Amino acid sequence: MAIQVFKTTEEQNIAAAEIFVEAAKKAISRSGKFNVALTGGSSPVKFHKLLAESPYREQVEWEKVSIYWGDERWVPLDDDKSNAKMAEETLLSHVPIPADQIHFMWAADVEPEDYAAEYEQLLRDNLGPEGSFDLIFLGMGYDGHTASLFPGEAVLSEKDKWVDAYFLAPQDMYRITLTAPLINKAKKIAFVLYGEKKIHALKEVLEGEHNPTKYPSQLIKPVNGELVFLVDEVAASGLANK
Ligand SMILES: O=C1O[C@H](COP(=O)(O)O)[C@@H](O)[C@H](O)[C@H]1O
Repeated sequence: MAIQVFKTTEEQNIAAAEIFVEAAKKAISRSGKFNVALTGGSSPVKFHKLLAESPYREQVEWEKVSIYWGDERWVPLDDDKSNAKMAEETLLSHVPIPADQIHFMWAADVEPEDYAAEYEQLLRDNLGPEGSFDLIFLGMGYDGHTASLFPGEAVLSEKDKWVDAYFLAPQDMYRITLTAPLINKAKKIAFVLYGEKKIHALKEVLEGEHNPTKYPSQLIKPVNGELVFLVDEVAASGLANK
């Protein structure tokens, strides 16, 4: 596990964009395609925008990129809470990824639990039995959640499913999420988080006692892949080791 601490969020976003570009080049030269799962929330907004601009945009063979999500709020794609809407506005509408390679984690007129099973089948078909994404970006909430793995929820104990959906009562909405066992099969996982609100969660996740029921980000431990935390100095300010 590596922690990279940046003086500014600008430097942090450049590093995130570079990770995307390097992982895409590596995966495409190895297999002819790049399977990446995006994160939602506010943390990816700026590096998405960077990726859509020079000098990053022209370094990616976008027609070989397949987009998935680490998690989604179960709301229509035009809802302001949708992680997909944010990705569409900040990145996807600006780069030439074929539409059938953008796998939204939402569909109309389907129950979220049924769609989770469909999404898992799609991943099994596209990633193969090993289920190894080339790259997964993750954020971290102030409560230590990542993807839609929220404190105290049954999804944290999931061992078999790759994708799960459940009603998140405190937010009064369904969530759909990759599970920790699937995330941990990725070749590379990059957390991106910044700001004062993340100081406590980051410290507990990295240096607190092991209690993933309280701090679900502690479940993220790649089996064979790399794990990197890209954080700004403010979020990292509570860490004893950095
Ligand atoms: O609800 C969510 O929150 C987390 C963290 O978001 P941030 O705004 O604090 O960066 C995010 O990683 C997740 O995808 C999203 O659904």
